[in-house]
Amino acid sequence: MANRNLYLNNTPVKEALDIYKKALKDIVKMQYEEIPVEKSLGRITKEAVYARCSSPLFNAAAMDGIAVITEKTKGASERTPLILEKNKDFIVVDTGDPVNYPYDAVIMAEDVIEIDERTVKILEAATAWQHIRPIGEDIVSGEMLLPSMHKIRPIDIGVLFSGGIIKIMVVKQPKAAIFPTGTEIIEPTKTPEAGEIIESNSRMFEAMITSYGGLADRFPPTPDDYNKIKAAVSEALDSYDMVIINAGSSAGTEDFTVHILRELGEVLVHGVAIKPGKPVILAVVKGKPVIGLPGYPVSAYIDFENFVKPVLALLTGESYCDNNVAEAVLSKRMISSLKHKEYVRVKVGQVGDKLVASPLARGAGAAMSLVRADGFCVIEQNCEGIEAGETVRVELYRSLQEIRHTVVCIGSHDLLLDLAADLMAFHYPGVYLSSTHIGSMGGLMALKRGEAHIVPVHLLDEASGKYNIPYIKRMFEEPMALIKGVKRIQGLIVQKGNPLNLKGIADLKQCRFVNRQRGAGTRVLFDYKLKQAGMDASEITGYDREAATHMAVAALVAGNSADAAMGIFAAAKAMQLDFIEVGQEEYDFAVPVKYLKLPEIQAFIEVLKSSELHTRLANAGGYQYEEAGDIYFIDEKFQE
Ligand SMILES: Nc1nc2c(c(=O)[nH]1)N[C@H]1C(S)=C(S)[C@@H](COP(=O)(O)OP(=O)(O)OC[C@H]3O[C@@H](n4cnc5c(N)ncnc54)[C@H](O)[C@@H]3O)O[C@H]1N2
Ligand code: MOO
Repeated sequence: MANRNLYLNNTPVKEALDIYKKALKDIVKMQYEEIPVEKSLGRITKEAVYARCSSPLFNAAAMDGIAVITEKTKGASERTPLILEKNKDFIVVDTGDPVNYPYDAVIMAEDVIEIDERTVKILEAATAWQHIRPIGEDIVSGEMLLPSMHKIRPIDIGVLFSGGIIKIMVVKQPKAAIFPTGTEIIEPTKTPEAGEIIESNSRMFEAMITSYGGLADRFPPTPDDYNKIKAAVSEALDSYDMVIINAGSSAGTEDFTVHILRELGEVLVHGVAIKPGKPVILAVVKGKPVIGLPGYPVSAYIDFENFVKPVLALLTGESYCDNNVAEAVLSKRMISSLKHKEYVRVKVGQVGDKLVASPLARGAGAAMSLVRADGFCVIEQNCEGIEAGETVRVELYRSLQEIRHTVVCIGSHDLLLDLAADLMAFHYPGVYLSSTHIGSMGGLMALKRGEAHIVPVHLLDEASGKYNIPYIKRMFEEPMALIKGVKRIQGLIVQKGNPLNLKGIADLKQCRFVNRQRGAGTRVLFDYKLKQAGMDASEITGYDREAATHMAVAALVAGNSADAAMGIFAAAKAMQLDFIEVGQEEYDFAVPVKYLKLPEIQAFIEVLKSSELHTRLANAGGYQYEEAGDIYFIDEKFQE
C-alpha cells in the first residue's frame, strides 16, 4: 500500500474553489489580441468599441420615389394637383440614395403620377424630412457600439462594420493542454481488448473547453509512468495557459498525479466534498493552473463544471449565470451522505401543471445517465437526502419549452420505446418522448401520483390470466384507457450455444439466474411460470439478484456473470445470445383518458400505428404489432 494516496481531503466545494481562485488571482491574467471583425463571433471584447463613422453618413432616401423641395409642394391636393418638373422641382431617388440641398423630402413612387418623361403630378403636399433617414439616424460617429467584456453576436458584427470598425481587440482564447493518462487507455481507432478502455474523456474535455471559449490540444494517452507524465506536463506548461490531467487522481497504486504536481509546484486542494468527483486536484505549477480530474466520466464532467469552467472563465472573460433553473417535485426518494454535496442526474417532465424530476443512475461511471438527463439537482452537503414529493431545484440542460412538449413515459422498458422516441423526434419536430424505466408497477404508482402521462405495462393477472386491464381497473378510479402496444415473446436468455442445455424453467435449478426488479412485469410472469412448474423461488440461485432492463439482464448473461435471465427475444438477439421461448405477453400503455387528446399523446399513437415502426419491430424480431395504437376505454369495453 506504500504508494497509495490515502490522505485525500474533503474540502467543501465552495471553499475549494475559493482557495484555488485566491491562489490564481495574481497569476492568471487575461491576454488580448486584435482580430478581424468578421472572425470575432463569440469572442469577448477587451474594451468599449466606438463608431468611427456615422450611419447613414449622409441624409438618405428611405423609400424609392422622388426627392422634392417641401416648399414647392405646398397646396397640392386631390382637387388641386400640382405638376412638378424633373431636375428643377424634383429628382428621382432610390432607397439609400443621398438627398442633398435643396431637396428635403421624399415622396414614395406609389404616390407620384407620371405625366411624361419630364413631369409628374402629386395630389398631396410633402412634410419636411418625410421618408428621409437623417445623418447618424442609426449610428453617430463616436458613439459606443459595444461595451467591454461583451460576447460578440452576429448583429454586433453587422453594427461594427456599419460603424467603420474592421478590427477589434478581444480576449485571447486560453490554450489548454489535456493529458489522458493510464496504461489501460487506448486511442479510439484501436479495437479494445479485455482490460483496455477507449479514450473518451479528453475528447469530452476538448468539446467543453471549445464551447466555453477556450482552445484545447489533446495529447495521446500517457501510460502510468511517473517520469513520463511529469516531463510531459512540465513541458506543456511552457506553451499552454492551463493543463488538465485526467485520471490517476485517487488512491490507486499507480495514481501518480498528485505526487507529480507536488514535486513540480503546489497542490492547493486534493479531495473535495463532492459526489461524483471527490478526488479532484487543484494545483499551480509554473504560475499556471493545473487541474487533475478523476477518470470516471461523470466525476470528470461534474468536476469540470465546478472547477475547470470557473478557472477557464478567469482567462476567457466569459460570464455564466444559472438562468435555466426550475423547481420540480421529486418522484423518488434520494438518500445522500452528509460527507459530500451530491450531483444527481434527473429526467424532468411536465405532467399537468406539475414539473416532475426523476433521479437517474448515480454511478460515477454511468456516462449515459448524463446523456439521458434533462438536468441535475444538488443534494447539499449538510443534507441526508430528499423525500419523494418534496420540491427540488433542477438545473436544466433542456429548455422548459421542450420539456412541456414531452410525453412522460414511466414504467416497463422495451425497445419499442426507443424506436418510438426516435420516430417521434423525426416526424413530429418539437415533440419528444422521454421514458424512465422502473417496471410496470412502479410506473402505475407514478401515474397515480400524477408524475407520468403514459405507463408501459405488461402485468399478468394470475387469477384471470389476462394482461394489464385488471391491474388498471383495480388501481385507478379516474377514467382510464389502454393504448395497445405489442405482443412480445418472453423467454430465457441464455449463453450463446446454450452450453448448459437449458430447456425451460424447470432447468433453472442448475444455473446462475439474474432476475428483474420487483414490480417488473417480466418478474410477475416469471413467478407465474415458476408456480406453474411447481417450483419455489428458493430453488433458483440468483432469484434475488436484480437488474432493471431487458438489455441489462442480457448484458449480464453476455458477460458470463449469469447463465440465464428472463427477458424478451430482442434483447437476446441484440447481445447475440440464445433464447428459449416461455410465453407471450401483452405490452401496452396505460393512460388517463384526460391525456388522450394531448397533441403529444396523439403523435405517440400515430407513431405506434406507423408502418415505419412496424418494419423496425419486424427487424428486431419477437413482436406482434397488428393492434399497436388501438385504444380501449377501460370502463366501457372491459366491464366484467
Ligand atoms: N481506495 C480508493 N479507491 C478509489 C477512491 C478512493 O478514495 N479510495 N476514489 C474513487 C473515486 S471517488 C473515483 S472518482 C475514482 C477516480 O479514479 P482516478 O481518477 O484515479 O482514475 P482511474 O482509477 O485511473 O480511472 C477510473 C476509471 O476511469 C476510466 N478512465 C480513465 N481515463 C479515461 C479516459 N481518458 N477516457 C475514458 N475513461 C477513462 C478508467 O479506465 C477507469 O475505469 O477512483 C475511485 N477509487
Ligand atoms: O468521486 Mo467519485 O467521482 O464518486 O466516483
